[in-house]
Amino acid sequence: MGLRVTDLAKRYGRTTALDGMSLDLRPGVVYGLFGRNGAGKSTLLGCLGNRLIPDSGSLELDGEPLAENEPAMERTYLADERLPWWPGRSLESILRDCGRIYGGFDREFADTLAERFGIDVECPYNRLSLGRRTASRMAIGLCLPVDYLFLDEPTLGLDPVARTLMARSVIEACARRSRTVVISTHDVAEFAGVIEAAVVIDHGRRLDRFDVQDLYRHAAVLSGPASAVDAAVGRLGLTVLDRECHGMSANVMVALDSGADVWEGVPDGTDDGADDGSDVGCDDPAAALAARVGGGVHVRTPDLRTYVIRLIQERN
Ligand SMILES: Nc1ncnc2c1ncn2[C@@H]1O[C@H](COP(=O)(O)OP(=O)(O)OP(=O)(O)O)[C@@H](O)[C@H]1O
Repeated sequence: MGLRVTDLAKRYGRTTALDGMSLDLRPGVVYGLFGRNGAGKSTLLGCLGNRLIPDSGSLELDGEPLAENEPAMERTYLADERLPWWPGRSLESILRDCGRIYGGFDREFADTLAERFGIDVECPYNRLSLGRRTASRMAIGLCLPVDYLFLDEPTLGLDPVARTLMARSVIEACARRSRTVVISTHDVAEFAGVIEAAVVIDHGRRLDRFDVQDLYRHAAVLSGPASAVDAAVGRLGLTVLDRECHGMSANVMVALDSGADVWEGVPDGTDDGADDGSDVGCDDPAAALAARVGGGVHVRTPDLRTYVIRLIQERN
C-alpha cells in the first residue's frame, strides 16, 4: 500500500530535473521534501500530482499504475503556485464549486482557514495579496477529500504568524481526515513539528530518507567547553558532521550511524560481563553517548533544520 516512485526521470531540454528518483510514500504520513533550489522538488511533485509526464520510470498507487488511471489520479492533488481555476474568480465561488464537484469537500474547515488567514472570500483571487493567494490555494488542497496531497511551497509570501498557522493547519487537516501529505518547503524549522518523515533530494536524486522520530539515532550534538567536546569526540572516535565555535564553547554534530561504537562501556545493569547497553533493550545511542562523554559536555539530538542543511552540504 502507498505510492511507489520507481526510477523516475524527467528532462527539460538539456536540463535533467529528475535522475532516477525512487521513493515509497506510506499512507497517512506527513513528509517533508527538502533540497536546494533546482534540486527537482517541484518537478517531482508535478509528476506525482499528474501535472507533468515523466520521461521514464513508474508511479504506482496501491500497486496500480497512476498514469492514465483516472480513479487513482482523483485520489491525489497538487497545490502549487498555479490556481487551476480562472484567477478572476473569488475563493467563495471556487469553494462552492469544490463542494459541488467533490463529495466530502470539507467546507467547514475551508471557512475556518479563510478566516484564519484573513482571506476576503468575495475578493477576486488575483486581487489578493501574495501570501493570501498562497493560503487560498493551500486551503483548497487541505479541504479536498484526497488520499495524497502535495503542497509545493505552502508558505510562499506568508508572514511569520501565517507560516505558523499554515503548519498548524496541516496538522488539523490530517486530524480531520487521514491522508499522506508531502510538503516541499525551505521552511524546515516551521514544519519540524508537523513532518514525520523527511526526504532530501539533490540534482534530481534522493539523498536521504528518514523518519524524524529516528533522528536521534542518526546524529547527536555535543555541546560544552570546546576542549572537553573535542576531547570526547577524539576519544570516542566519532565522525564530525559539523562544528560551530562560540568563544570557548563548541557545538559539534557527530554521526551515530557510521559504525562508531557508542555502546561500549555503557553500564547496562546486567551480569553478563559485557557493558554494552543493548542487553537491556536500551536503544538510544544519544543516551549511551551522554553516559560516555564526560563532565561538562551535553548531548542532544540536532534539530531537523540543522541536520537537513548538514546532509545537503555534505553531499555537495
Ligand atoms: N519548465 C521548465 N523548463 C526548463 N527547465 C525547467 C523547467 N522547470 C524546471 N526546470 C529546471 O529543472 C530543474 C529542477 O527544477 P525544480 O523546479 O523541480 O526544482 P526545485 O527543487 O523545485 O527548485 P526551487 O527550490 O528553486 O523551487 C532546475 O534546473 C530547473 O531550472
